[in-house]
Amino acid sequence: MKKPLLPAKKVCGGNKQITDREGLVKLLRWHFGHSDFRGKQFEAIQAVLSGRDCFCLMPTGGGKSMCYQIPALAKPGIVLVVSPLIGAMENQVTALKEKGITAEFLSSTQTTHAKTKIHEDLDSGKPSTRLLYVTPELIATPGFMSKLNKIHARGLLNIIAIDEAHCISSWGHDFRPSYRKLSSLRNHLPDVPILALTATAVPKVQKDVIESLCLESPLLLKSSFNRSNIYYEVRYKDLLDNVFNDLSALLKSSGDVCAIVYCLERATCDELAAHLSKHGISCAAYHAGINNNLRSSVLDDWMSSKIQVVGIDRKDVRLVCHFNIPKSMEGFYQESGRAGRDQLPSKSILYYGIDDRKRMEFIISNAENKKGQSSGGSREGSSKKSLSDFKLMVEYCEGSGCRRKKILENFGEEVPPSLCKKSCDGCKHPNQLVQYLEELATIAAGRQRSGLSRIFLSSSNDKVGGEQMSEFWNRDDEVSCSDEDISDSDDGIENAKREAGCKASRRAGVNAKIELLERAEERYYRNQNCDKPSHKSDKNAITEAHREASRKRLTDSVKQASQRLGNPSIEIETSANFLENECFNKYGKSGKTFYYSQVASTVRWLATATSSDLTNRLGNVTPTSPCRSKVPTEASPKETVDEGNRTGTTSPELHDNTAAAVESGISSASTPGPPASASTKLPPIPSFSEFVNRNKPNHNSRTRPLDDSQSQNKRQKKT
Ligand SMILES: Nc1ncnc2c1ncn2[C@@H]1O[C@H](COP(=O)(O)OP(=O)(O)OP(=O)(O)O)[C@@H](O)[C@H]1O
Ligand SMILES: [Mg+2]
Repeated sequence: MKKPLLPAKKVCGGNKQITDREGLVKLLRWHFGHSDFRGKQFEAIQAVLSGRDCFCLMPTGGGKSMCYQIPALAKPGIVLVVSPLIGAMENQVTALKEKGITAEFLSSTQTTHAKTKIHEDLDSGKPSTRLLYVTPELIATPGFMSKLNKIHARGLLNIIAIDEAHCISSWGHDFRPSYRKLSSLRNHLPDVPILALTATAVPKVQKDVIESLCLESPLLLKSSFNRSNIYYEVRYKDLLDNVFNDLSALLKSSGDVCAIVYCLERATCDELAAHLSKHGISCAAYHAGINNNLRSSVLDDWMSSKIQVVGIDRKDVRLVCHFNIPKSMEGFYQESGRAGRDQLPSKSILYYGIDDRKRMEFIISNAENKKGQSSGGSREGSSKKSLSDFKLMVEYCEGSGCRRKKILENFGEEVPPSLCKKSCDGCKHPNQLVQYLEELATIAAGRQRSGLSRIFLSSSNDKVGGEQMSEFWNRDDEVSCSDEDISDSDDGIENAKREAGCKASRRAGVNAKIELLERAEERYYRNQNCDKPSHKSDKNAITEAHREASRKRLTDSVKQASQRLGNPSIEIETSANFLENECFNKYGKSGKTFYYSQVASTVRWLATATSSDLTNRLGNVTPTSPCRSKVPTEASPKETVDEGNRTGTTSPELHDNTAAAVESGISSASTPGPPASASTKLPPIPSFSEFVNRNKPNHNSRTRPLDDSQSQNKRQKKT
């Protein structure tokens, strides 16, 4: 409900300025209903009210807005707020108006009539506007700057707040060229205190912001970046049968909550929105490619809870999903931080795929190359920087251990081990995570061996010079996909061009990609079925002990499925044997890499299968058909190798790191099982990069994974 407008004297201190803590807390309570200031809010408010510049670093949801909203109420005059996001601006202005605070915004999305009214108020002797939100593009126009000068000349411009100030820095994840122009503010309005606010803690960015805005001896305020109310998790696309379905299941299981899903491309955003809607989830796509009217109505619907999933600000967002890996940790932190801004428990789920990783590497190197060409100089340093930023993001996804620790260390924060309290998947399910990473590595290596490496695992510095790459990605179309957040910008034409680009060619690219995958897979199996040197088959052989371990794993999963479905009539052991046999029949000849992968995929399928799925797949499995006896006789070469393993001729690789193998959940050593499996020594679990490097074909010098042994060492040291 709207709060009635209150007499200016009573709520805003009339012509007096309020600077004492008590008075300011009163304003906070009266207008916003918060009992006291949080973190460094009071210090920031006090600094700007006393005329001092301030650089305020607070995490997303930390309450930065209050640092300029309270001063606007504490002193007669106007606080100018520069914000790059029209959505966020509209949002704040509406919320303030509902509280009876006169706030306005000026942007290209407004009607001329609305703009004229605001300008009339600003030109009047006593403007009622306390907070004026504008875009950086408007500041850059000479007309508006002279208006600001006039307001200032009348002694009415109290503070300039630069929200999301990291946008000014080309070291930041969200650099906006128009923000650079804000440096003129200090020249034109030298005595107005500037408050720079950001949630980006990278030291280079801080320095750049302070220098670019010409802040004079600013008060530096920093808060911890830990978002203790957010649970962090990564899901691995390559291990999921259907990512769209997984996301829709996730959203459904989260209940009727608000969620944001970030996608790299608009096409995915639209496609996903269509998929989710089909599955009964109220959602809408929100990106720069949709027209203003539609965008506003999407925003309205979301704000009023009519739709559940969209891509913008709201404080009770319970879930933020990244459908593609973001390009930097800072960007990820900001976006995931949109969850739980009301401090209530929330989740950040990132869907990570090997393919996405390569795509992002391509986008980053290509964008930097383009910048380099257009600026006529070398942007090698910047390119390396972007790639190393991205590498941290990859480490976040591909590493085991605490996700929270990785995030905070990225911002230079020391993290005590007790901090996370099992509020990330790395701390809550460490063994499961290790197992997933192993499976992911297996899949990546499998692709590489099957001849797909040039496409999926080529070096990020590759510049995609080869014909193969251009088959899949349209370079011109992809370069700056993340620039979708709505600035008023000069980038409009660029956006339109990009949008008009090759969505069709991307679809063709996807089809080509699928075809190629199929061809490569066929080729791979053909080769697998040919005679091979025996040492190769030895290494990848599936031993009876491996099979026993898989049966055990599938037995557990069938048991869980039976409990989940409340169906005690499922023949657990028989079904597990049947499924294992299915995996073996399909991939037994291809070796254990593919066999394991298939077992893992079956385990995942069991986790979500319905009763009818089970009936369809298991058919007439009889309790008396132990599948071990069904092992096809043509598998005898493998069985020969099995014997070798049992008598201790396994390759040395199979003997170390039993602990890791136990953790992987493949070995049954952690649970009582038949002797054969208990004595199994499964392969050590390498890091993702180790695995990829180990399997890298020597002849292909183009293939180089992003990670390297150095970074692996670093990771080990860190954790
Ligand atoms: N002192 C306070 N006590 C309780 N809640 C507060 C306080 N200050 C701000 N909040 C609440 O915290 C939430 C986040 O505030 P705000 O939007 O200002 O955060 P922010 O730091 O600007 O985040 P972002 O980086 O996402 O823009 C809001 O719901 C706000 O009402
Ligand atoms: Mg904010």
